[in-house]
Amino acid sequence: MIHIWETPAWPNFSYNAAAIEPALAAAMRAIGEVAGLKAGLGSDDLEEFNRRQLVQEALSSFEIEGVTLNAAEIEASVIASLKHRERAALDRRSDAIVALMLSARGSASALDAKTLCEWHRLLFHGIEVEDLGQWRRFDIEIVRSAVAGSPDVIYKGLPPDRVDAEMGRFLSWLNNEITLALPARAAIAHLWFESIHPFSDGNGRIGRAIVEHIFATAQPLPFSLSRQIERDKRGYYTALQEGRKETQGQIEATPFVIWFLEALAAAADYARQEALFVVRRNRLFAQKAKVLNARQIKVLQLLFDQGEERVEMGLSAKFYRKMSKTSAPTATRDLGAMEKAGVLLRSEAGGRSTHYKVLY
Ligand SMILES: Nc1ncnc2c1ncn2[C@@H]1O[C@H](COP(=O)(O)OP(=O)(O)OP(=O)(O)O)[C@@H](O)[C@H]1O
Repeated sequence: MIHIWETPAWPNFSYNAAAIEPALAAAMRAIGEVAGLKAGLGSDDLEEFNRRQLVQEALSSFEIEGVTLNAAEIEASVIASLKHRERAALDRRSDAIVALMLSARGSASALDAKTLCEWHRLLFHGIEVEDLGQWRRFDIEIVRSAVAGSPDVIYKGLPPDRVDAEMGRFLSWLNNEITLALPARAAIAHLWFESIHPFSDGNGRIGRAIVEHIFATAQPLPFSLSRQIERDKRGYYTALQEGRKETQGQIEATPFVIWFLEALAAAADYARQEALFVVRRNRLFAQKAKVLNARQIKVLQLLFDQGEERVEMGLSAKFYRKMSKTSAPTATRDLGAMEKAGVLLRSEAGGRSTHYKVLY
């Protein structure tokens, strides 16, 4: 198999501008809409929204690689880091991961090899990995597990003795390229970086942090792209592979760029829905706080903490009893009062299965 870096097309990544135009316009529109919605949030809502997106990005970027992080630990580290930005001590791995994310999102300066190697060190804080904090010194292959027999090698990263020079070329392009629209530049950068695969491990996660960095040079992405990638992992891997066809001395990256732009738009749509959820939830609490007792507020908070999908499922008398740790008659009274206050709507089914929809 001839790899793209063995051809004269390397590293001339290009795409068909007309073909990507609709996806580019849609992505930019969707990103703008989330940014606009964010601008209208109050400071508490904004803080919560930002925190949620950061936590989600960390969890999802690891989840793509099949690693489940402890959500509560990540959230605690995000809160601590946002409060004490200058904090140097990294007590837990989650602190190091959040430090990496904040570095990627925060620094608007040019990206260099030293920073990338520092990100690698942060990513594997407290974990043994080959060539920690430096380019890998061995060959690396990307394999797809075959259904039977030995795994298929689908791609081989650049030979180790070329990595330093090629990373230099990549970073120089990244820091000097100003003609491409930001989302298109981020797409090409991600594909290029993954094609070099400079580290022993963590190339996917650092490659996604580079995307965050590129947007942060203008405005940090107001949502988690990794969550969207996680939803379409197969599409992501296929697009990476498809976006490297050699044509007339160029690397034809259009399929990857389009996939990436569509992922951005989908991620933005999802985030917009989340921001609206936060707004609607807070409006409910603000409007009804006076007519609800402490038990009712607590149960609603527990329900809303589980996210929009869960809230849409509504609640049952049984759930209310369990969450409020109260007797059946008190629960019935509380639920009746919430119905009267226009917070809940009782469903058709009665008796033991009585179910309520939350009105917000
Ligand atoms: N065909 C491909 N060509 C180039 N890069 C690819 C291809 N398929 C997948 N990738 C990238 O390689 C990453 C996996 O590389 P690596 O293992 O170094 O990163 P990682 O973040 O540690 O992920 P993992 O934990 O899955 O190993 C994927 O997340 C993806 O970004």
